[in-house]
Amino acid sequence: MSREEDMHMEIIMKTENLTKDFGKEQVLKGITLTIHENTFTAILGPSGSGKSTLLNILSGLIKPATGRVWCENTIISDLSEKQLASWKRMDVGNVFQNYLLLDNLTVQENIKIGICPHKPSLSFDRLVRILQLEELLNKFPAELSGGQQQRTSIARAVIKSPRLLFCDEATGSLDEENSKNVVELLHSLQSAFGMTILFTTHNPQIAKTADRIITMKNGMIQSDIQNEHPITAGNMVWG
Ligand SMILES: Nc1ncnc2c1ncn2[C@@H]1O[C@H](COP(=O)(O)OP(=O)(O)OP(=O)(O)O)[C@@H](O)[C@H]1O
Repeated sequence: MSREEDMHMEIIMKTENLTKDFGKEQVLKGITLTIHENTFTAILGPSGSGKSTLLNILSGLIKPATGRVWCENTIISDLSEKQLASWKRMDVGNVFQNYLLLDNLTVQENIKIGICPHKPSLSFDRLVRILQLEELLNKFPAELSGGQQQRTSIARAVIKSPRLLFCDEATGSLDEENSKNVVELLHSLQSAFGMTILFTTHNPQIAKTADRIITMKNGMIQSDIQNEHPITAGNMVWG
């Protein structure tokens, strides 16, 4: 993305001076940022730097101690529980490290749990084709590899066509091959359907596939760069 294109992109989220404490520990120390629509942002940083806490606040899972979060003109951090639940149902998809699939449902049934009755879904057939799940639809989670389970959880998160997809260490439990595959497929989904993706990771190679790399350290943004030359997932070099 060039700077010129960047200037014309809509801001979908914005935060102002977010802080968060857990007990005596201040985990976020004043995070101010903007997120543009239809971008892939990596949030990189060591364990404990506050990546998940920031993602959880952006996705409405937890509230900041101080500061505000906007999604367009709505102040998410001020919404009631009911309003927040509605925003999340319509606009937010989450992918976690540990998949969180329901063991007694098939792949197909797990994916369809993600459908939101109040808005059009993505094409199920197209989605499972992109995520390479066509042959697995009648299997149960226990019969799947980690990569297959994560691809199912991604399909469940995106079938409702969320505007925002939050991926928290989505490749954290996967080996190199499956990690590359999942990262590649997330980029494919973004191209195919258009959505704004935020992806926390420890892995600098995964971050290099993103349009933008925010690096966190000790609850603060250490650097925030537009990645003018993202690498493809296939070109990531594992250490
Ligand atoms: N619910 C919680 N209760 C208490 N402390 C918490 C809670 N969630 C996070 N923390 C603490 O906040 C700090 C930041 O955690 P966070 O999970 O945001 O970091 P992270 O950068 O995502 O780390 P990791 O890469 O290991 O997931 C850590 O010291 C963690 O122990």
